[in-house]
Amino acid sequence: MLSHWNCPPDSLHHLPVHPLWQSPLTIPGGTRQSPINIQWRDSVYDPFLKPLKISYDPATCLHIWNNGYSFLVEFDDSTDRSIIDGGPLENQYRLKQFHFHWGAINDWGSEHTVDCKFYPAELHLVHWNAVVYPTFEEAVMEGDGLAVIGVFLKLGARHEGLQTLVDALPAVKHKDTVIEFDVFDPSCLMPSCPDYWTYAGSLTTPPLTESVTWIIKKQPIEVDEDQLEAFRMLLFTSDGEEEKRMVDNFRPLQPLMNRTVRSSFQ
Ligand SMILES: NS(=O)(=O)c1ccc(NC(=S)OCCc2ccsc2)cc1
Ligand SMILES: [Zn+2]
Repeated sequence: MLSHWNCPPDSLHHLPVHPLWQSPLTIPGGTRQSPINIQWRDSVYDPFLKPLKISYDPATCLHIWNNGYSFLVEFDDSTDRSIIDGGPLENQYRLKQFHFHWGAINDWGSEHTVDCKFYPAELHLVHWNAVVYPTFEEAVMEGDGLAVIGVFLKLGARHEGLQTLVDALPAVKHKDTVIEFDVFDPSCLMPSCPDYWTYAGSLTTPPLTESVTWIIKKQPIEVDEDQLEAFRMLLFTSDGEEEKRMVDNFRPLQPLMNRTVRSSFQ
């Protein structure tokens, strides 16, 4: 009997379950929850999928915020200056924020898995459909409201573009701290290979709404051990509270149910 949705138990390394997920935080009647395991051989090549177009204006970057789940880099989404288009999307979507999920050790940390393999961390760039919906809050509630690009992080060479972000993390060590961060181009965090998988899913933290078109890049980016350790020195807790290290902030795998994962590559 396979557990955790088609990944054999030994591949799950007896994963920790962060308190955030200890209660079975499932959506009653959920049919398109995230994250999922991407079984490469079961993904279906779709020749009609377009290349993903990314156009970010570094000046739309606003600040870095520790929200007690992760650290978010937030952007000015009042105009179409930072957008994505093409790929599986019918409209262009505006960049609102990006954040990461990571583990206490390098054996796990990503939310999605590929053939049941975890990466040490995963980047999510969150965009919303401002063509159809007036606000992000409304888009969060709609099936085509959001588009999130997922990029896996693997242990390797130091990532120079990420380092400017890592250098700012000590200033947002505690929950609800924020610092100004006024120029950053998230395009530097994209892998060079254009290949991606895409499927219909959900947010992986509350409100868990089934409003996300996931675009998961096939090629990971490389970061070094010091950069991963910098993520792990952040805290879930506010200044003055008993310190809890911000690690293992990933949701358990969810059932694929009646979904197909499409690939942009053969
Ligand atoms: N990990 S994830 O990419 O699926 C992801 C992305 C965004 C969010 N939630 C956001 S940005 O919420 C902003 C606050 C809000 C507003 C209306 S409902 C929540 C949760 C999870
Ligand atoms: Zn996320």
